[in-house]
Amino acid sequence: MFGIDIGVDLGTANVLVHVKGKGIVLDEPSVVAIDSQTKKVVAVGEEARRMLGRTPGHIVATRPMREGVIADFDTTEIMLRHFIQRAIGNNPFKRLRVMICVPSGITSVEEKAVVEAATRSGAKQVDLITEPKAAAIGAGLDIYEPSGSMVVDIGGGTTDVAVLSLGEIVTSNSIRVAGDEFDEAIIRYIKKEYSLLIGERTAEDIKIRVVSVYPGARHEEMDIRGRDMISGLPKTVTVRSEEMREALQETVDLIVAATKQVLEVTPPELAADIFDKGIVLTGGGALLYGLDKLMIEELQIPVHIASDPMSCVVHGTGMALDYMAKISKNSLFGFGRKSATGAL
Ligand SMILES: Nc1ncnc2c1ncn2[C@@H]1O[C@H](COP(=O)(O)OP(=O)(O)OP(=O)(O)O)[C@@H](O)[C@H]1O
Repeated sequence: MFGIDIGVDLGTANVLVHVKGKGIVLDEPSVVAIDSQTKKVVAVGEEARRMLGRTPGHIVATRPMREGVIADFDTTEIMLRHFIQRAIGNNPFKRLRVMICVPSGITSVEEKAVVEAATRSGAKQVDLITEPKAAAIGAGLDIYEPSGSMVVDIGGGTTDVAVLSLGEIVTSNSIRVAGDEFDEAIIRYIKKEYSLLIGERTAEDIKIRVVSVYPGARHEEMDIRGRDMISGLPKTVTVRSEEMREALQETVDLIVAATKQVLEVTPPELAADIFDKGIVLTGGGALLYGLDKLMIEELQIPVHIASDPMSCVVHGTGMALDYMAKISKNSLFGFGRKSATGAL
């Protein structure tokens, strides 16, 4: 009653905030627009995303986190503070506890910056949780039992693969190949095949509406506009599902290979559990059409897409906070807290 508990998924593509008792109250792209002359923030989130690639010279719309790391430290801090404050509103008398899931590649200096940003937003206690653990909890896997659970979280910047048992990560792998890299692969393909330059947003549209990574699974087509590299003028071409599979093949193969690598070093008992339960896909990249089917075929293991895969991490942070409230700080079932301002 006297506190607010919030979970934050600080993702490279999207930031989601879960407030205890209310659910997800904020879901916005990780984009900030700044006026380079006045250094003032012009827009944050969806409003800033609409400005990407369309700003006048002095306004710069950027994604401060890329490839699973914080590329622009100060802007990430501004963004995090803005979102936390928007999510909790004006509640100066309530004790704020925050659990933040950070991109897997961030350094300890960056972790400290994230904790500081949350503290400056009024948090009295800040805990960090690793991405695969939050994703697994949020996907409904009981990671605390003595049995292997496997999650593949495909976000914007990174794919995190992990096998968990008794609340801890047993084997894992993280690669900087995920949704952004799919978009890049589409841009490269369209450039090579059609001599057409397209932007990131068009590439993402193609990925969501046309792409299939499993042969023969989808038959969509889409007219796309861009700039002809030869004439320099606007041009329209039509792209189809089957050719887009070709465009993404190499990138998808890297994700399958990273998953295989983790399975290969997983202890046999846990591997047997995973064979029974299947692998769970989370993150926006889990929605890539046909990916589950492709992984089943390549790995010969059942693969399930979590329900609402883009919200698993933020739900996991909220649930981790609930668990933490229930257990003592020295419990066996710790959350792998990476750092905190509160007493550990
Ligand atoms: N239907 C879809 N098909 C394919 N990709 C999708 C779909 N919907 C969303 N995505 C992609 O999912 C990615 C974002 O996923 P998510 O929000 O889980 O990432 P994130 O948590 O911000 O990133 P990270 O985990 O790397 O920090 C984007 O690249 C987006 O284009």
